[in-house]
Amino acid sequence: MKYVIGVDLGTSSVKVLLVDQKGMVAGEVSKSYPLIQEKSGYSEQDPNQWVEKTTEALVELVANFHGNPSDIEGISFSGQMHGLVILDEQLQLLRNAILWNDTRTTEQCEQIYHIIGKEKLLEVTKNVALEGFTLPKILWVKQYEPNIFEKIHVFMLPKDYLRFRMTEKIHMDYSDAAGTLLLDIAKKEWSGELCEALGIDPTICPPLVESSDFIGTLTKEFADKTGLNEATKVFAGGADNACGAIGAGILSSNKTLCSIGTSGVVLSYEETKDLDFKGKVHYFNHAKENAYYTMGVTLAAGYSLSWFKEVFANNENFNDFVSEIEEVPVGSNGLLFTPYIVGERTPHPDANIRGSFIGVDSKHTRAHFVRAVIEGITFSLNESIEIFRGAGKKIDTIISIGGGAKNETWLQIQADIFGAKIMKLASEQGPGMGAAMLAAYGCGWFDSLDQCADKFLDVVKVYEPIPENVKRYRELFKIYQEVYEHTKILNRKLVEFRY
Ligand SMILES: Nc1ncnc2c1ncn2[C@@H]1O[C@H](COP(=O)(O)OP(=O)(O)O)[C@@H](O)[C@H]1O
Ligand SMILES: O=C(CO)[C@@H](O)[C@H](O)COP(=O)(O)O
Repeated sequence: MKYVIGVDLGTSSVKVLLVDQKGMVAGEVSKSYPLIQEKSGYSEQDPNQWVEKTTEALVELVANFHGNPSDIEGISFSGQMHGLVILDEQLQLLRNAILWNDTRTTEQCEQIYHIIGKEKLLEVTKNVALEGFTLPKILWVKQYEPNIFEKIHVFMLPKDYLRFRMTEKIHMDYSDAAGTLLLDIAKKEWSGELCEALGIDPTICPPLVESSDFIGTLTKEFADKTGLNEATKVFAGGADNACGAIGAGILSSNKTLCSIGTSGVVLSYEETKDLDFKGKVHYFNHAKENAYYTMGVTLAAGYSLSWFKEVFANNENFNDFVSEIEEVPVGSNGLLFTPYIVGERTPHPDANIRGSFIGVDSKHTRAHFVRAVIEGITFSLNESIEIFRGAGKKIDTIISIGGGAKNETWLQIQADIFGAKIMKLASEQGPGMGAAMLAAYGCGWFDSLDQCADKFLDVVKVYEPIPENVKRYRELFKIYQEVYEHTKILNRKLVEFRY
């Protein structure tokens, strides 16, 4: 039996998945690392930690593997998107990575509009300027850390840096490059025009490849450290949401994905590069060749829940903590939560907004708060579903992946709030599975990713919407939607009190 490894470099942890030729998960190890949050709105990580923790995870995976490491034929990656990693001429890190959920760059987003213009930006990149994307982060370094900016030899995204440390090769795939706001999405090339207008040397942009492209093999040093074979083939990999889509079989039109990790995403497959959503949702190259996807993003989805747990139930087991919600009725007895704890993207691109609990009552217990957090996250994702439905998409079945898909009650809440069937797959590790599938396809096990998905993916349970819950949630969703407008001004006034 042959195997491949999918490495999912997430925001909360790295997950490595060993998958055999039948698509069965033969081993799984996860290692977490922290966020570095020096100020409100800042979010960084030390890229050395990604390498260290991935190495530890692979050592454990190989040690528990009963076969021969030379049977592990290929490895590929899925990575948290947009994070800026910069290296000097000696290929040494110049600073910590500035992550996708770091919102310090509102000023740089305004500069982009001022210099490029919103229409031109949409024409080239298909996206609007959001704080989380990579380009505003490069401009922030240019403005506030000019000594570092002038030393930049190359910039990368998180999984590209990890792959570089494993292979000594530098590349970026189209699906991740699309999230930098420097890629001409339709032409699949770096936009020299944007670089020139914004004073960025285009040579700092790495060579572009397809997600399933063969990059090389592991360095001897990395192979020796982990116990993997030096001849293991390395394939480029993709953005975590593109890989999540592959790992959930979102490989043709009319398929929708809901992914609840640190962020939350509603994603829809697109065949063409010329649809016009006017920047309301993100529009990126897929990790499947010459395909695209659109998506709406909730910045703090799983993160809202883990934040609440960390503050109010730090020492409890996650499953026990979440299981309390089963006893609380639909609507949490009138308690509403908006998950804007680090700002928001879809449908409110607003770095200053913050979360609220509305309707706190002396009868509420902690369990009501936990359920309200989960319902609020799901309402926020429903805003993206409404945008897609408003654009004429039929959404009646959704595949749900990510940490949030571990809880059965939450999956039922998704069915009831989205008013759609929710499919649960055998593994909720969509991005890691997608990465493994890119390696399996790259190794030549299948003629296409679609063929691989047919063999590897298995729906294990379907959650049907319960009509009376759907009705109740519809009423509550309307009230939920009002909270943003009512709290926007208050949050602007609070900005000066945050540090
Ligand atoms: N048992 C659980 N039930 C529901 N949600 C969970 C559970 N365990 C973890 N989560 C949620 O999953 C999130 C992490 O999901 P994951 O897909 O691993 O994220 P990432 O890829 O961003 O690291 C956490 O923020 C947490 O809220
Ligand atoms: O910023 C985005 C997508 O645009 C996020 O979805 C990141 O890609 C991080 O993903 P997770 O760690 O939550 O999976």
